[in-house]
Amino acid sequence: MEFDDIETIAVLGAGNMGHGIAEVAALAGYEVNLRDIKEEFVQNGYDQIEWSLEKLAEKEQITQEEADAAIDRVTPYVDVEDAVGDVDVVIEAVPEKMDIKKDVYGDVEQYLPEEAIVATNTSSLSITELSEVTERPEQFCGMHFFNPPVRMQLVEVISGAHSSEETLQATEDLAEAFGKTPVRVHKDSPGFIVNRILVPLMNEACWMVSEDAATIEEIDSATKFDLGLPMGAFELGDQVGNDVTYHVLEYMNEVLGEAYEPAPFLEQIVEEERFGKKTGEGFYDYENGDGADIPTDAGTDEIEARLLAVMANEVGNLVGGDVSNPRDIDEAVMLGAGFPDGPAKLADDHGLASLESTISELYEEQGHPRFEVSDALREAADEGGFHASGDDEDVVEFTNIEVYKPDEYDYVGHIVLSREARMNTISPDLMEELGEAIEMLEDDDEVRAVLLTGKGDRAFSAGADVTSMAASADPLEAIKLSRQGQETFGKLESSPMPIVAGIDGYALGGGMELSMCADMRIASKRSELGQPELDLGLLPGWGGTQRLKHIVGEGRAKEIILTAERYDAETMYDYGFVNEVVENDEFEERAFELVAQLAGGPPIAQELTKKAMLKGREDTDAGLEVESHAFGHLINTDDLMTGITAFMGDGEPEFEGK
Ligand SMILES: C/C=C/C(=O)SCCNC(=O)CCNC(=O)[C@H](O)C(C)(C)COP(=O)(O)OP(=O)(O)OC[C@H]1O[C@@H](n2cnc3c(N)ncnc32)[C@H](O)[C@@H]1OP(=O)(O)O
Repeated sequence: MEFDDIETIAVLGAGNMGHGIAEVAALAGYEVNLRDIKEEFVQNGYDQIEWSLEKLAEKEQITQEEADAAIDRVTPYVDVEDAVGDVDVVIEAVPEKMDIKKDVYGDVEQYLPEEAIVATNTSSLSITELSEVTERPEQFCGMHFFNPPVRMQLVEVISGAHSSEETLQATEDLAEAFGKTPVRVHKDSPGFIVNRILVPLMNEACWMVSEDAATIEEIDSATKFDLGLPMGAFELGDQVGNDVTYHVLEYMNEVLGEAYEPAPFLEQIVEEERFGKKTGEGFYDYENGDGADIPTDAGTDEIEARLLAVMANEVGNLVGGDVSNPRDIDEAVMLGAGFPDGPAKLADDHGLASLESTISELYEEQGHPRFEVSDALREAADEGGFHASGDDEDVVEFTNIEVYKPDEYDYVGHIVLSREARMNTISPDLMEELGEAIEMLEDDDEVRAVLLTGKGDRAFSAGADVTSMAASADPLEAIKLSRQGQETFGKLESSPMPIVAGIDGYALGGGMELSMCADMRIASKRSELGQPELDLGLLPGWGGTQRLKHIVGEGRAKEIILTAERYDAETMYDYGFVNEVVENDEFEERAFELVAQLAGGPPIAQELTKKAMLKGREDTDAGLEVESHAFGHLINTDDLMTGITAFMGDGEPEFEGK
């Protein structure tokens, strides 16, 4: 089955994951047969889809017409033959029990067209074993969505021992058509990528408590505020369900060995049926206590290093076991678990050699197999980090942004802020990469104008990543961060090339400040802009207090900053902040059209125009001085001749920047 031939999809199981996947597929334009074993189950799934689509329409993330069209594409079924008799792909999302899944495949295959792909949404079972009960193991693979599928960006596409490349490619293409980011898991291994990082992390947290090496509060404080992860390790455990973590660990222990032995403290919690939020009590008490009330400053360097070392070793195990590579691991964990940076990057930043020493010392002290240093960790530490060697020397690798030179447009560069799961928020690493990308594009003779957008259609950028800010309350660090933003964004402002900010979705706080440094701003109708910093007890610290007034005037700038309100795109157009507002579905085309138009302009005149205007902001005489010198300079350029010749001949000038 090739991707282009896929039209109809059967989703088996109308529970949480099943109806979520069905909704995603229907939104992407596929006909969806939603099947469950009882009328009431399938009806409930259908009702949930309807409810969720209404919510998306209410929040204006989709139009009412799109919601209506999507629900019309979903047909509920109980009868297996009717559900799968004429489909191209089956996505199975029935309960996580080997026997149930095997029975389902038996039922389905007697009616399923020969060329159809079967993808399982299992989060823990062996893809190879599941594939072997079907008669089409090469047309079988894993397609692991995260909960809730409508919101979560990641799909792990897992190769079983028999999966064909054609099947894997079609499944990845399908995930992309769903608007998701597929990450290939090259080998069927328990936990795939994301759970293989998270579950040992939670287990290690429990080991530390078992050994009296640290308390729950200290460990969660280190996880959340020192490492900057979205939740403390125990908080995460309670969220996931401690019984679930325990079962996954048992399975890892069985397949991968003693390194995955569940910690005694975890065992005890599960025995006491303290499964987490769902039972009202886990590591924290949600019914009679305050829940996960995590102190900001109780972490220690030792805890941080030990947790990072265990994660780094797990990255090494995944790389060494040919399951994945550091770049894909980082992307998967950022998208699937909301980490601000992936585990390989976090470990590199901390210093991989020192983490190798940490884990080696733990092995010497305790001799437990989970501290056995993986070969891949050792090698990466010798080379200076997981990301130090680089897969391809000619390609500049960015983790937080993407940089393109689209073939369809001449002289256009495109920078995409790509932390989609976090609303493209700006972390210090993203900032650094952005600075590098601007310099790289400025040095590139094939780029004369740049479009800056955010990945996806929810946000240009929701501002500074407040989780990475919360990790440090040091005033000197904050001053440094503010200066870093002012300077990096200033690079855009003073870039010789025209820069367009393409805003589709939220442009808030630092995101709006970033767009301020572009020369023009184009926004989709659904966009919302604002400076909410004062609501957080902060102020716009990346240039907003100074730059905004030059675009909208001081009165409006004060209104925007002091009220901390969110404004729709039309209002921001009226205020003069946004140059053009376009229909949502025309946004991308129009943004590229605009930047391509600017890229066709005379480079030297553009550079000098920007320079004169910037110089004249505070000192009109100085600006006028630059203007007159620039005028003198331009008189001698080939571009002037090109422009005048084209004007006389009624043609389009082709400027060369000479
Ligand atoms: C010097 C510069 C300073 C600053 O820039 S300060 C920051 C200024 N920005 C803000 O205050 C915006 C904060 N964000 C929001 O108000 C909301 O978000 C939105 C209105 C943008 C979207 O709301 P909704 O559609 O309900 O989505 P969601 O569940 O809130 O966000 C999706 C995920 O994105 C994370 N996220 C959003 N904004 C930030 C942020 N600024 N820093 C860190 N994470 C952020 C969330 O937590 C969540 O993540 P999970 O799915 O893991 O829960």
